[in-house]
Amino acid sequence: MNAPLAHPVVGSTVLDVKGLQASIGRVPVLRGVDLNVGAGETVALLGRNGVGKTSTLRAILGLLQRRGGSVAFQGADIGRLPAYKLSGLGIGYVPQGRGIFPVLTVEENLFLGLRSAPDPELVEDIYTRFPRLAERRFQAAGTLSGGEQQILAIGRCLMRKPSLILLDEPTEGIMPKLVAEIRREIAAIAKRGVAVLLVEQNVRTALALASRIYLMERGQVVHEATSHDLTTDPSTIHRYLGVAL
Ligand SMILES: Nc1ncnc2c1ncn2[C@@H]1O[C@H](COP(=O)(O)OP(=O)(O)OP(=O)(O)O)[C@@H](O)[C@H]1O
Repeated sequence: MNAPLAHPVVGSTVLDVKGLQASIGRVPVLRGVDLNVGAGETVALLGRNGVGKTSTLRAILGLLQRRGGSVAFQGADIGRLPAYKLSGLGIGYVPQGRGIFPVLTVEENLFLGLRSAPDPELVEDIYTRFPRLAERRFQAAGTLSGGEQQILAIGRCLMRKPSLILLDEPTEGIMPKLVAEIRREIAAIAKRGVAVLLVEQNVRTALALASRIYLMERGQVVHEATSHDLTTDPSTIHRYLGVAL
């Protein structure tokens, strides 16, 4: 497993979000979100339903209209760039619900939207990592299970060699056997130096994968902590999320 998926620059900030505001219609959904992700770091956004986690990812990508604040990627302001340009810069996005086209084959989904011929080494690497995708490469993606579709969506994102991936609830609605596999894959991606901003409902998954956690309430980050601190003092998780660890 040594295909080059990214070129880590240890210690530098990959994503820097300051005071991000956004509305849906007239309703403000983000009221000044501040967060950052370092190169090769996995950071998770946690919060109760409807606090604005998905909206944060969408606003970073420009899929939700920003009303204020700034978004910098590798030190450059991307606030005015249209969403479709971001993939070329090295920002990958795996949306909630995965965005898989069920009537296209697994391989067609994997190669979808690439601007140049797929890198054969990378294709080989992805099929080696995910043998289930290799076995079904010419099968309609709609025949895959939810977990396999999630893995396909992650694979498609990796085809573009991102240095940052925004992952929205990758384990939602996935059977437990595949949750472990998806967790392993996210950890493997991070190990290769790709930065990950993860939105998760599953607190244990978030704590296992991320080194830092941002807790959101009502469209803002209200608390930041290391996973280690949250694990050793679960009262913070209980206070913000209402769940016991
Ligand atoms: N299309 C929409 N129209 C109107 N309001 C919306 C729309 N999408 C989201 N919202 C509202 O925006 C707020 C933030 O939603 P968002 O999906 O970002 O939250 P979330 O933290 O990701 O929640 P969840 O975990 O339920 O996905 C919520 O109050 C939600 O009801």
